[in-house]
Amino acid sequence: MAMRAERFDEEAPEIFIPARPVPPKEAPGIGAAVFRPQLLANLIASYPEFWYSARSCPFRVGIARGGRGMLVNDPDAIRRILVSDAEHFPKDDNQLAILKPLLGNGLLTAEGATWRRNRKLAAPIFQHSSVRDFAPLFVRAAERSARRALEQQGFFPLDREMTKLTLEIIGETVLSANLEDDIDGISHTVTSVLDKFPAMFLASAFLPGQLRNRVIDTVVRPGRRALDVFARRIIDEARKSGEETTLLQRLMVSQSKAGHEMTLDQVRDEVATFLLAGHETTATTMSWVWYLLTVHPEWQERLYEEVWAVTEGRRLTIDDVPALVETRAVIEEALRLYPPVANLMRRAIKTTELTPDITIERGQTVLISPWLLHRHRFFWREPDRFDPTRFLGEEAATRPRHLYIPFGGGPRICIGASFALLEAVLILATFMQRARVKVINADQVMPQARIVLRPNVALQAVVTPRRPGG
Ligand code: HEM
Repeated sequence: MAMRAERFDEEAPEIFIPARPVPPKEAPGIGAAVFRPQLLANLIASYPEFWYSARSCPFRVGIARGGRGMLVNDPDAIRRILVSDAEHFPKDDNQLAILKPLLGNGLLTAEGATWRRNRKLAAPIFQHSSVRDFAPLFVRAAERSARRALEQQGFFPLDREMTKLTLEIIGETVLSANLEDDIDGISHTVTSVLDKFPAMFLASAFLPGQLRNRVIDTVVRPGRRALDVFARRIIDEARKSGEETTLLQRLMVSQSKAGHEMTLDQVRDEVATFLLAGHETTATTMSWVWYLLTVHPEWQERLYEEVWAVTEGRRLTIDDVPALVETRAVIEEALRLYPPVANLMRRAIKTTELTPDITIERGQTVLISPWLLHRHRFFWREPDRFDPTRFLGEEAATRPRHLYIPFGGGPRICIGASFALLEAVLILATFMQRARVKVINADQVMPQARIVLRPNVALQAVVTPRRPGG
């Protein structure tokens, strides 16, 4: 298959390099952001070549609020920012200004005492031992999804099927809701909000605080209203059921037991947060997995053999997961090459020397980009190549912890990381047991960063059944 991305590796043209934008030689200046706003439509495409080998680099972030930023691209410095000195690096106002109008004070965007209380309440449901209990539900949902995919005649939008699947799962496990009838509405809302990201980014970089908030609010309002409707319906369903099994029910009940009964608005914010953060990222991860397994079909065969050797065709269970090492490695490699959260932003509230070479001044915006870090020229061998074996054995064991951060790190690390990894492993293994997957428009795919790093086109795929043993 002729791939657009192949051109990028001029020294070894026989090696296939999965899609990535060709980086510009220089960072686009402020003028470029104003006069060529299309650059903002895909932030990662504006990152200059030398950022892929830099450990840090100052840059301008618009003109509002000082406009001074620092890219930090070094695992030790990142550990300080996210983990040991996290209290000096809260989330960046500009990023919050984009997310808050949609998610309010949910776990992703809350700060201070509200965040601490809600994180503590939600943590038990997402710890590794609790997430194991969801495995049978993940498997059954994945089996239904594989069945739907196999029933399709010809090609069909596989990314839409992944959205449906991950929404079904988040509905059943976390929100006590059957979201089957809302898939199109939620999907449309998410896409329309993500498409407005360039406008929101421009406003956040160039407008003073109040005006910025007003503009972003206007841009996001239709999405927020749509999300409100879904959230209120979900809350009504959870209240009616009267059980205490899902996150939403536990949040409502434990809050009221602790004497802090949540207002409807607070519950709505948590529902909106888990609805969005809990499905879009995993659905996107699976889309990248299908893209990578299309351009590397040899890995599909390896995974089939692994799953078959472990299960011999029977239904997957949680006890199979430790043996699915290559399946997990493929997911980890997809999250390295295409981290759905490609940029993390923080703000320094104190001048801090992170390493002898990297000092962040008070007031500076800090950009940590998993996209850049995961492709760093000095820290990874053949950084742009798809090679899941880098997540196996010695190579994985000796890697600095904060060189690979698809889920962030420190106190604000993704609460759903174990959930998402288990979900993705069981979805992939279930599909591999039954089917071959081929994305037929893989040669048109490019990563596009709009809050979430998605393929720029809908993935059209053909899914064909496997016969037992082949
Ligand atoms: C592959 C899938 C996923 C990826 C790559 C991902 C990535 C991330 C990242 C990078 C952060 C940290 C953001 C920051 O520090 O600024 C985060 C936070 C968060 N994620 Fe995920 N996530 C995924 C799946 C999930 C799932 C399945 C859920 C829920 C079921 C979830 C819920 C959240 C929440 C609530 C936060 C905020 C946590 C806090 O600040 O305390 N995520 N996620």
